[in-house]
Amino acid sequence: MLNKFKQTYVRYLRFVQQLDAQAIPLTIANAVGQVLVPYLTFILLGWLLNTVIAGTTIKAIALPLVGFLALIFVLQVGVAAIKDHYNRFTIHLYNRIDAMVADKERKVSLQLFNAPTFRKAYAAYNQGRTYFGSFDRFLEGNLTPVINLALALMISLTVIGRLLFTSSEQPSALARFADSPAYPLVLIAIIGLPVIVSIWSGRKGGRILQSFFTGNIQINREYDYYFNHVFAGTEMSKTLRVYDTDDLMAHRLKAVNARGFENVQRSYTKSTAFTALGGTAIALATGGIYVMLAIKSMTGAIAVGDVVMYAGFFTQLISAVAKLLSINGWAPSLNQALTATIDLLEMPDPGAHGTLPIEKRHDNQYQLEFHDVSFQYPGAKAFALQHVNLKLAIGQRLALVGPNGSGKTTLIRLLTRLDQPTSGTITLNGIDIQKYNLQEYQQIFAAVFQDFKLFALPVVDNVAASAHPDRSRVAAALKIAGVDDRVHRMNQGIDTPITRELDTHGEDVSGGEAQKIAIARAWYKDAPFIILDEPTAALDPISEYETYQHLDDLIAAKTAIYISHRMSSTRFAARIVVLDHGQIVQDGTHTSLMREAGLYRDLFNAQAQYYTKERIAKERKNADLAYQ
Ligand SMILES: Nc1ncnc2c1ncn2[C@@H]1O[C@H](COP(=O)(O)OP(=O)(O)OP(=O)(O)O)[C@@H](O)[C@H]1O
Repeated sequence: MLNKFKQTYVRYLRFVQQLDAQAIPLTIANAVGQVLVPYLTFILLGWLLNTVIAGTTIKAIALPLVGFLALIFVLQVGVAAIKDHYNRFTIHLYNRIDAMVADKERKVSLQLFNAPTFRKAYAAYNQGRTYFGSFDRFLEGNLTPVINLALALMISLTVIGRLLFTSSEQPSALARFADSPAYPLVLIAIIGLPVIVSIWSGRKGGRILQSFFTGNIQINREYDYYFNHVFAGTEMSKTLRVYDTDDLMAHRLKAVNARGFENVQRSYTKSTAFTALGGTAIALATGGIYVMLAIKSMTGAIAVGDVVMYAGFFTQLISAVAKLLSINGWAPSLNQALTATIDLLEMPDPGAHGTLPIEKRHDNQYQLEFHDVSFQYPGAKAFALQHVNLKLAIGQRLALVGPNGSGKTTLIRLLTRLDQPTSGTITLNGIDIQKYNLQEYQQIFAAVFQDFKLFALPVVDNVAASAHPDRSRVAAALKIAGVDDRVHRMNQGIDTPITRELDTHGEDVSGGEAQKIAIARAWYKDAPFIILDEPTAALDPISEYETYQHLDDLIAAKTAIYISHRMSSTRFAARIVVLDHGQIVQDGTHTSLMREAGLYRDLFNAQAQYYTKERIAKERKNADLAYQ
């Protein structure tokens, strides 16, 4: 157990020191500062009292007193400056770790992002930072007490050692006790009392707090979902109102509330009792020490001023011990969060092994090919894609069609490395795409996903997706996507925030307008591959028509893949690949596929029949009859 503790402690120290070379030296300086001034003050008080009792004149002690006070003042200023620097440093450290976690969350492959171990580590980290802080708390609440105790032991024991060599000047029973070996034994017992109680209560309290902490990870996760996502978030706001979800949500929330309350009650009440016990033991020990020092003083072994000084040293020592031991209470829970933080940051990413850079090519000669690719979602029974072989011709427009669930989106997910094939490989210019650096690889795609999202940020940032937007390119992108008119009508033009989530001047846009802004974002990125998954699903027929008319501007010389259920749009594609049950069942041009019997012709005709003259006439007649 000690070994494990040591390993964990060393791991934290190493992590924090690697993060910032100031971390440990600064913590030591701050901890020394905390200890130094109180000790000096006790020495000063003891000396002052002794000199006054001895009848020394004020004049005689004035100079050393001023010197002493000046020293304490200078030290105090120095200590305060270090403390100030240290406080800033710990806030900086806390923010830095937050930024690192955010960076990791943003950059890991989607496989790792969704992996239960990763999500669980994030939940533990997040709860830890909310309850305790992060490595700032480790330095302040864990390492500092260790340093404080080491210093207190060194200083106090040296001075207290002197006390044991003093001898009484009286022949009384009390004096005999004060000079006997029993005296130090009683002293040790008095100091030992709060130590033992603190060890015991700290361990008990720690177990309680840890069970609270562990139990709360899932509870907090659910709370966060219901409060921030379902109730306060904008995504569910309409669904919540249109469906009578009161019953369902009230029930769920009540259940989480009850579990949270039970967890708090079980843990806090008990741990408070243990904390109180530790406090009582310290108070008793302090009283005992005063009695013991009074005995020494009454028997003439030490002066009255020494009582003050020794008492100060003893209480400093006891409180340093108690403080260190009291961290037993919450250290296991903090450790759980710290371990989760390092685990999270160091978690290997199975989806991002590759290191090869992507060759920058102005001619866009990037050849992508699927070689016998199959894919099964984790935990799913069936394969979502089976034995797919597909070569994407450079600069070609490819349409993917097929019924719902046939594997179109899955194919795009594998292509963009959001998922990894279960078997088979995808190559880019002959090299397995997994071998490329993930971030660089994903940069060759611009995509409008079916479930695209806009940020609650100004239009300009949404389109550029960059901190340094090229405003004229943003304007051009909005024009190509056919949403420039709407943006001009906004209260701050391209600087208008989308939604009012972060800014009261924000404006909501319609589903179709949002989709057009997402299309503008894809154009702005100017990547060699453009992927449009149902790019016109939310567009009205005229906008859809216009978007396809503008496809040449949008796609230019890029390789384009688009998925559409509107079969009429497939005529804009040079090649059509038909998927069914995860397999490619047809591959050709619109004309060639319409000539052969098969799924494509069925899908096309099924949609087209709604638009035949006879069908429209029949529907109209039925409607007229129903109206009469
Ligand atoms: N995360 C997942 N876990 C398990 N199965 C999944 C997951 N995502 C998708 N599937 C399943 O994989 C199959 C292929 O889904 P995919 O989204 O690729 O279909 P699609 O052709 O794009 O459908 P649609 O036209 O409805 O968008 C479907 O049966 C779907 O239910």
